[in-house]
Amino acid sequence: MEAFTLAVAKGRTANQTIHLMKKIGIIFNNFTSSSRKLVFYNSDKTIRLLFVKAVDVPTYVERGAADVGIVGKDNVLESEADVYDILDLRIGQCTFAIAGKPGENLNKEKPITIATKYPTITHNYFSKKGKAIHIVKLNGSVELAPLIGLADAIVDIVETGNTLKENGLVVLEEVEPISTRLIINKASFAIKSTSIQPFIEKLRLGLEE
Ligand SMILES: Nc1ncnc2c1ncn2[C@@H]1O[C@H](COP(=O)(O)OP(=O)(O)OP(=O)(O)O)[C@@H](O)[C@H]1O
Ligand SMILES: O=P(O)(O)OC[C@H]1O[C@H](OP(=O)(O)OP(=O)(O)O)[C@H](O)[C@@H]1O
Repeated sequence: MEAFTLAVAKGRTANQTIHLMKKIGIIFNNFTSSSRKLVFYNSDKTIRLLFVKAVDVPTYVERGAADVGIVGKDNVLESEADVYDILDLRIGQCTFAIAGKPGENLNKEKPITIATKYPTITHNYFSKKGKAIHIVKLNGSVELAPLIGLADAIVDIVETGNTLKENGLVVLEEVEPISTRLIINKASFAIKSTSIQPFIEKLRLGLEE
């Protein structure tokens, strides 16, 4: 079978991804998410795994440095990468939402300010609604922004809702559901179909079990 390269997002979804691989019979020798190693091979060396920062996975796949990627839909949408989004792996399930102080009005006359780690998704969402906004790009602890007057609201991931709750914020509007996806480089999908298609099918079956 022709070998292919798989980019897997580091971070909170990594262990579940490796667990899913194991479930479908693909074992990466010596893999531990705490290791400093960045390249791993499965037992028969037909899959090379690259362990990369989540936000970079769509870039690896779009540019063909990896044929296949496993990463959150948030990163796929934010990158606007030209890749096939093939399969919902049902890992890392959460929701994109607009959040703010209770009663915050998102429909004011003048443009509101939104703080977010996801400026592209935020821009696209509000421009579809025909609403002008200002965006403040932050890299984390986004929930602080409405508390200290840096922004009127945030666009961020909500999973348990604990972070919002502990900071006195609420969901004002749900944007869309997010989960970990299988993405594929468009050329690889055609050229390496003999190895990539069976991999997709195994994953599909594994998800049904
Ligand atoms: N509660 C959550 N918060 C953030 N991401 C979540 C959550 N639940 C699931 N996810 C998924 O996990 C991915 C984030 O993983 P992680 O937080 O490890 O990465 P990261 O944000 O790139 O890391 P870092 O904070 O080190 O930059 C997201 O892209 C999202 O798809
Ligand atoms: O609804 P919850 O279960 O509380 O999860 C949501 C929180 O988790 C993420 O932050 P993360 O832990 O990645 O930290 P960050 O502030 O550095 O982005 C996300 O940005 C929210 O802040």
